[in-house]
Amino acid sequence: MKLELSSVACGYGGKNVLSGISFSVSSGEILCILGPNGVGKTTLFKSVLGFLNLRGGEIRADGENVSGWSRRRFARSIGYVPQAHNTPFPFTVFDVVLMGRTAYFGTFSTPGEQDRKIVERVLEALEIDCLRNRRFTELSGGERQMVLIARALAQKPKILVMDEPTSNLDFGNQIRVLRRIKKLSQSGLGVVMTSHFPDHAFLCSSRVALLRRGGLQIGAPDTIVTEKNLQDIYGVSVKIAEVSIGNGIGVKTCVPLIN
Ligand SMILES: Nc1ncnc2c1ncn2[C@@H]1O[C@H](COP(=O)(O)OP(=O)(O)OP(=O)(O)O)[C@@H](O)[C@H]1O
Repeated sequence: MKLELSSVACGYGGKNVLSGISFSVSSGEILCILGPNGVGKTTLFKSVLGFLNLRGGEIRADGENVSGWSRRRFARSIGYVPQAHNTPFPFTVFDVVLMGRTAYFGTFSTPGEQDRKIVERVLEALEIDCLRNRRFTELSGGERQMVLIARALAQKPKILVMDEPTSNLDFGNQIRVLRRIKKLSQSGLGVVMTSHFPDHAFLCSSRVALLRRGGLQIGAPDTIVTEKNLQDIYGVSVKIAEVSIGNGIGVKTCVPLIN
C-alpha cells in the first residue's frame, strides 16, 4: 500500500499549524519524521488519522482519497500506535490487544475465535505472550509500548503510524522497539514514525522527513540528517561521525558539542 499526503494543511481554531505538507510512505518502508517541539508532528498525525479535520489538501491510499472512508475501513489499512504514557487502559494485556480487532467485528457483536487466535499470534510474534494476563496500567513503559504495537498489529494494517514510539523508554528498550519496527517493515509493513533522536533515523529509517516552520524536507537519512540541518532545526552544534560495526559496514551517529 502507498499512503500519500498531498498539500495537506492542518491546525486548530483560526490557525494553521502546518500547510503544504506532501509525502508518501509505502509498504516495507520506514519514514522517520524529525522536528523540534511544537512544530506540528502530533497535529499532522491527528489529521492523517481523521481525529482533526483537514484544512487543505488530501490523503490517498493506493490512489484513493480516504476522506469518504468509514472509520472501520480506515482502521483495516492504517494502524496507530499512540505514545504509551498517554494511554491509561485499565484492562489486561490480552483485552487491550483484542481491542485492535474492533474494526473486524460488528457494532453489537463480540470478538470471535478467529479474533482471539490473531491476538495469540501477535502476542507470540512480539514475544510478549508472558504478559497476557497482566494489567496494562501495571506494566513498565517498554512493556506498554510493545502492547500498543501488538494492538495496532492485531488490526492487520498495511501502514503503521507511530507517535514517538521510543519516548520514555530506557536505552535498551528504545533499541528493542526500533529493532522490532525494522523487522515489521522487512515483513512488508509501511511505517511512519516521529522521533526526537536523529540517531534513530540513521539506525532504522529508509527516508527522513525534517519538519520545520516553513516546510518539509525529505530524502535519504544521509542527505537530510546533516550537521547543518540539525543546527538549523534544534539550534545546537552537532558533529556527525561514522562508526564501523564490522564487515565494512558503517553507522552514522550524532555527537552534540556541549562546550
Ligand atoms: N488542541 C490544541 N488546540 C490548539 N493548539 C494546539 C492544540 N494542540 C497543540 N496545539 C498547538 O499546535 C502546535 C503544534 O503542536 P504539536 O503537539 O502538534 O507539536 P509536536 O511537533 O508534536 O510537539 P512535540 O515534539 O513537543 O510533541 C503547538 O504550537 C501547540 O501549542
